[in-house]
Amino acid sequence: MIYTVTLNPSIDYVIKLDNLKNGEVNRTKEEYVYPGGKGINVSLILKELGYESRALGFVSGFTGNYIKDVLKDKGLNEDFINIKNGFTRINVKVKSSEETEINGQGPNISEEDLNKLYEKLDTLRENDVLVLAGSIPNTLDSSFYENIMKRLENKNIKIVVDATKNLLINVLKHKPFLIKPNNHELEELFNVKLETVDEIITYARKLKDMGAKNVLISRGKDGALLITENGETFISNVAKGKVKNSVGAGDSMVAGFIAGYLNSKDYKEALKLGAASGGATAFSNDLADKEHIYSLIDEINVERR
Ligand SMILES: Nc1ncnc2c1ncn2[C@@H]1O[C@H](COP(=O)(O)OP(=O)(O)O)[C@@H](O)[C@H]1O
Ligand SMILES: O=P(O)(O)OC[C@H]1O[C@](O)(COP(=O)(O)O)[C@@H](O)[C@@H]1O
Repeated sequence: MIYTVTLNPSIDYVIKLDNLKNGEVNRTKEEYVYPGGKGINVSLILKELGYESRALGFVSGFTGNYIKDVLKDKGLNEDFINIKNGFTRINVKVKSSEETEINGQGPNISEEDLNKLYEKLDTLRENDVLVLAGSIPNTLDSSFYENIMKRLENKNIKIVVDATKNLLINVLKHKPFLIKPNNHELEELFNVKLETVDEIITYARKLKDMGAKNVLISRGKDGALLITENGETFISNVAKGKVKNSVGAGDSMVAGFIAGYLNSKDYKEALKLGAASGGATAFSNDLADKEHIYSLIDEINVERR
């Protein structure tokens, strides 16, 4: 079974306007509301690609109820824990001449509620896949994902981590199956500016040396590159299309990669389906659907470097 964990889900409020002016009243031309958060997005795309998963995490308040209702309508297998305080955050995604995002903090999670999550995670078995994705509330320590990995050590579970800064660095020694920082997050991890593909490869390899089995670096419209557990480097181009909303492109890539790997056990194929899934979501208002993803697959070329 595949499990995704979204500690901090969101409602993504996507608004489109011609020209955002700071300090003035702006009016939208289009607006959309979607359930969001990295693990949830991964589960939704996995479903499109034919893989059932169980979405775990925490929700609260009226926004949390909305997320659960939509996921139920979409037929997603969800097992979110309801927390009493606060409300699940609303993340604002402004699509104007540039894409600007304002992500909320999310409610605090009590020790008692965290224990409920650990109980669910303790039921995972050999060969399960676990996706730990997205930010965690400020009150939790940056060892949070690391502690989950420690708890599940020796169970032979493939663990995918999509996180930033120390939350990501701390898990590396526990050898996650896959990590997927984007190129900006890679720069932030090492406090460097990376201009060329070779420079990006050098730093991606450092993450592998620090323990990650497979390192996937997404680069938005510039494609992606993958360092595999066997030490191979693959580079992918992108599909062509008009960007409508690239929120969730990274999560779609993670889901596409997992599905592609489970289909074929071939990292090249995994990267290909990941790139098609990321592109199809960037070219959609919401997350991509299966037809769109597969319609882009022949445009993706993956080359060995
Ligand atoms: N404008 C785009 N055109 C085509 N493909 C894209 C575009 N934006 C994203 N993608 C695909 O989705 C992947 C993930 O996107 P990216 O923006 O890097 O992730 P994140 O949302 O994590 O920052 C990219 O590596 C690429 O394959
Ligand atoms: O947990 P974080 O890091 O604040 O990210 C949450 C946001 O990221 C998303 O999951 C999208 O992520 P990507 O664009 O990286 O795929 C949104 O749905 C959500 O608003």
